[in-house]
Amino acid sequence: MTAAPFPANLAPVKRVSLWRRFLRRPAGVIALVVMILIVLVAVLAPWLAPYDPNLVKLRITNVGPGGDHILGGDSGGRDILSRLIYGARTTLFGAAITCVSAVLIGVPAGVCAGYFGGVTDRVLTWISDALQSIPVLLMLMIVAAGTGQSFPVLMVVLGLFMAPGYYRITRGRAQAVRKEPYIDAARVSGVTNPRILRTHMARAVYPPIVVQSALTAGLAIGMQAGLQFLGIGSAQTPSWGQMISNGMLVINTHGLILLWPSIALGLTIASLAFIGTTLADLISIRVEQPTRRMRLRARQELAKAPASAELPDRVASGTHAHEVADCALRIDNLRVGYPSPAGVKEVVRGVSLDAGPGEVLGIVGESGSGKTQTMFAVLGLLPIGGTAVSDGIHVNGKEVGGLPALERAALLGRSIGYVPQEPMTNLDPSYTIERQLVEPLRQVQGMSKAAAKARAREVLVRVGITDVDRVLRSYPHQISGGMAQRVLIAGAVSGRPSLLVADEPTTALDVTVQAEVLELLRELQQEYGMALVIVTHNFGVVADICDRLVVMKDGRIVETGAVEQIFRSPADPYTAELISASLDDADGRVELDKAHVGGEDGAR
Ligand SMILES: Nc1ncnc2c1ncn2[C@@H]1O[C@H](COP(=O)(O)OP(=O)(O)OP(=O)(O)O)[C@@H](O)[C@H]1O
Repeated sequence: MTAAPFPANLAPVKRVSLWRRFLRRPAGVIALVVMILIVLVAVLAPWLAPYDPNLVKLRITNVGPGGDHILGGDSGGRDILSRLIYGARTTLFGAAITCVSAVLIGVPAGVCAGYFGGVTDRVLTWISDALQSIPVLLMLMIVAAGTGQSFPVLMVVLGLFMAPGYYRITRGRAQAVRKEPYIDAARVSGVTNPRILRTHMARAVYPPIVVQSALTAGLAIGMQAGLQFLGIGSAQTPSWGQMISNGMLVINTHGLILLWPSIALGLTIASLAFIGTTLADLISIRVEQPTRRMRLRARQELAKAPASAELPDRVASGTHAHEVADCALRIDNLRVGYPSPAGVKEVVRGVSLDAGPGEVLGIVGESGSGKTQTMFAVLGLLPIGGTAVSDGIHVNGKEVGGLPALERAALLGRSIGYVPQEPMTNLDPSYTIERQLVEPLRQVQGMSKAAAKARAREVLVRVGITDVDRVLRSYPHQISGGMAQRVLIAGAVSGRPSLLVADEPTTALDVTVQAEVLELLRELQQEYGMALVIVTHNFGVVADICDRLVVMKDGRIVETGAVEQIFRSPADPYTAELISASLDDADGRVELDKAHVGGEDGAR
């Protein structure tokens, strides 16, 4: 098959940088501006402070704001504003020491534990848990007594106690990334462990570290203020905690002395918390979620009337073979788009098709041609942000495109059955097969437990499962991929739908099982008299079971017709290209089918 050309109307999705997304969050931006101001104040303290912070003038003792001393004087006769400004230095310096120490201790430990696992993980996790169980404040007071109240040493020790926070998140990330195929690929290609740790792992853990640092800095500042409040630290170094402690002594007579450092402390901690939570929010949502306004605009954009000859892209593609009343499924001029900051990305562009009762319609096209999106629009299962507009979607002659979401969802399992592409990922690993077949029958069909169980058994036998009791008791990981697909087919037909949609139902299966599953689908379709719409990129599948065919490219239909006719004389060069690309595969599969005599384990 030729490589998929990038559709003309599908502009590459712009990756909006974290910084730009951050700037769209007002709370985060305000917090950042406040934080930048505080940092500037700390850096420029010698130039900004009107007085030496330790200069004592007895005449300004407990004096209120005004005159030369904008915020007045404290109970020691020192200028409050100057001490507040220098206090910012102490505070931020302390927070920086704590964060750097915590990162240097927690991150390498977390990455090694997550990546190497085993004994390394057990020992490091034990140390991390032990650190968390020690009362930090008490420990810091002991360290203060032993080190002559050295402020930097205290902040490094505080960093040690903050390290488990970094350890936990980096360990979790490293454990997840270790399982990624690209890490195996790096190992196989001879990349050494230290290099994997420095490159792949470091990159994976960096975003949560940024978030954690903002939150840790806030915690460190609070803890630091607590220590200073208790009188730990040099009296000559102005600090907010110390100022709060002094203010507490005169709270009843000169409350303002307590107010200023409390505001500074509260503002700094709150700003860091807002920055941290905004970053956490942005990092956890990797794909930009479209806003309501973007979705509305997308809807309007998609609904713009087609019709102009100068805009051939806007004319509906595809044709109908039946009248609305005679269709199991009929789609008229369907458009699907995804809003993005760069505009609407239109992935289905005016598709019209239909399938009669008892007919097997194949939708074929290369990857990204819009086959799945077309059927997701019919099923009402478009991913978040996906917007569909059409001139009508009819199921059994009834318009369903405009139905409210709940009524639309109620069609699934009743009028419409759906067989997905990946059997294993569509079964919940936490529940037995019995539960996953019986529950929908009880909910959707309103069956009693006994009736639902009986129906589940019946359909499992029908889809070729011989050892029904074992399969019902099994969890998904205990059965093969082919059996899992049979189970999903059983679930899809158990409600006797009139339309069965199968999206690449054989792609994830072993080639020897593919033919059996296709045969089963054909049999079920005939037995239940269902219309079957089968989405595939494989002309071999089409040749095996389809009656009619729709060929899609770049979100549009390029050709529709009976399978034999299209195989004999494809009207579009793209179809001809797809057929010739599929022929080798089809030949290979036919040979395999002939050679394949037995079924898979437990299946017919
Ligand atoms: N959630 C989404 N947001 C934005 N674009 C999407 C989303 N889901 C799918 N698309 C885009 O829609 C286009 C059509 O995708 P679709 O899954 O329908 O292709 P397909 O023909 O079924 O291919 P495949 O056989 O690979 O699944 C692709 O360009 C895809 O990138």
